[in-house]
Amino acid sequence: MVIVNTVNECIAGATKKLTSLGGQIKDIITIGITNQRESTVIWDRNTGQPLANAIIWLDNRTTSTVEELLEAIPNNARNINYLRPLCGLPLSPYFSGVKLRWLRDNVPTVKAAMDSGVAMFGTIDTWLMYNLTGGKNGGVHKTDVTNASRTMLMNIETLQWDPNLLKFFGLPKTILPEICSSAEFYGSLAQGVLKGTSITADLGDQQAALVGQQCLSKGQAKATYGTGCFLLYNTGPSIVHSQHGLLTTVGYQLGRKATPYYALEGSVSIAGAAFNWLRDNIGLIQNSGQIEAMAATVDNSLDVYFVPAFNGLYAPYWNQDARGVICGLSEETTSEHIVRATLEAVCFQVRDILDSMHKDCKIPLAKLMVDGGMTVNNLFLQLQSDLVGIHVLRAKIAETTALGAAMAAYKAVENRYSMEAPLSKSGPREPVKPTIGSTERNLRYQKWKMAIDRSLNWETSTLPQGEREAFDGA
Ligand SMILES: Nc1ncnc2c1ncn2[C@@H]1O[C@H](COP(=O)(O)OP(=O)(O)O)[C@@H](O)[C@H]1O
Ligand SMILES: O=P(O)(O)OC[C@H](O)CO
Repeated sequence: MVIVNTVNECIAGATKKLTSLGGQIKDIITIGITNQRESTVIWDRNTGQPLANAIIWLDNRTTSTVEELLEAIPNNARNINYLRPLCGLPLSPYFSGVKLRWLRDNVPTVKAAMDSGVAMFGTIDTWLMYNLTGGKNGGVHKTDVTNASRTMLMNIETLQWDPNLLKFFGLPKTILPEICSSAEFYGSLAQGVLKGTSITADLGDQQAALVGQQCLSKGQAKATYGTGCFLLYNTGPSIVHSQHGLLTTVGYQLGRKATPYYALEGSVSIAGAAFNWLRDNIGLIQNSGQIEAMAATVDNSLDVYFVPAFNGLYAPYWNQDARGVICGLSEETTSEHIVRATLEAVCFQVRDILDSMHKDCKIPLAKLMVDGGMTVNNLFLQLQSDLVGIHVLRAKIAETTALGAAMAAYKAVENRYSMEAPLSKSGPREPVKPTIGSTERNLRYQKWKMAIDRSLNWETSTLPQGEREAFDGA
């Protein structure tokens, strides 16, 4: 309900601003939704009220559920990639199917509502759309192919809910929304200042950024650096099953009859969130405006490496038992070195993913389009270019995610609109180019890999038998 209220406040604020700038409400032709993906909501179709708090994508409470699901895999295989051929995803606490199974197993009212057929499930797009279009009084229950591709419940080829996946997770089909394309008529707003305005796009935020960056051809890629970092590589109409730890996901389908485009995705759970941690938990910085200046006061990170694996590591490792480590501290290490190492941590994680993409797609990327909150930081873009050895191009329109949803929404009402047409504020971007050589780059990357080794499986590592007994005895 907090999420719905926030969106209603946002609509009220944005429309007020529009009119104060001389625009008119009737100029709003249509609305596109873009949302944080995987976060899971379950509610009662009779009351329209949630049956539990939403479980957000980063939430790790489902780790034990993954363990139980691994146990259920035939032949004791415990293979996290068991469902990949069907849904393109590894078993991980990250995805909605696992969160739903946790809710069913741990919240009795959810189980009862699932059994009696009154439960409705949605990712955040579905929950918002349901409420905006009337809630229990006729609100629509729909999602799009990009969001559905993050649930582990949709078949990546048929783009329909898959009975085998539902059976594996022990979930009833009655809870699921209708899967639609990313650009079509979903419903109209039931109340408020935009009452009657249609909703004609729905895309997960990372896919919307892919569209907003106009990465609409096979071989184009973008990285969005916010809380996490998500690199999507457009593979065109073909489904590429990664052999190197990436996800296969739907990129977009711009219309009911349009060809679905797929993407390989590298997901990093902690990017900008590492700075929130430095600020809120450690007190090393007071605000994000300081980050660039602090990191620039030192020439390098003085061999400090920070792996911010707070909730395990996502792509390409998929190690839910990894935990954060800071390696290479010495008497000379200062706050500035740690801040710089935090920026570099994001860059190295992107290199991990680009190396996997290269192996899966064979063609190395020549340039990387970037957007998201962290990309205001010029030093960060230089470090990213240096540590990967790639040209980095920052989006001219900062809110690429919202832009992608708006473009898709307009495409649904004006079929002649060309998504590839130059946007008025775009124009050529100045690339940030590498300033260090490959020897230095590769040496630094090897050290990063050593830090990764120290972080992997931390949660499950145990002391050697003799030492454990001595420890227990003490
Ligand atoms: N100058 C900066 N340098 C590095 N990180 C930054 C800077 N400014 C903001 N951030 C990080 O960017 C993130 C916010 O970006 P945003 O795209 O709004 O994220 P989200 O969409 O996930 O909320 C925060 O985690 C913040 O720490
Ligand atoms: O904006 P972020 O970084 O919180 O991204 C959320 C993603 O959709 C999670 O998959």
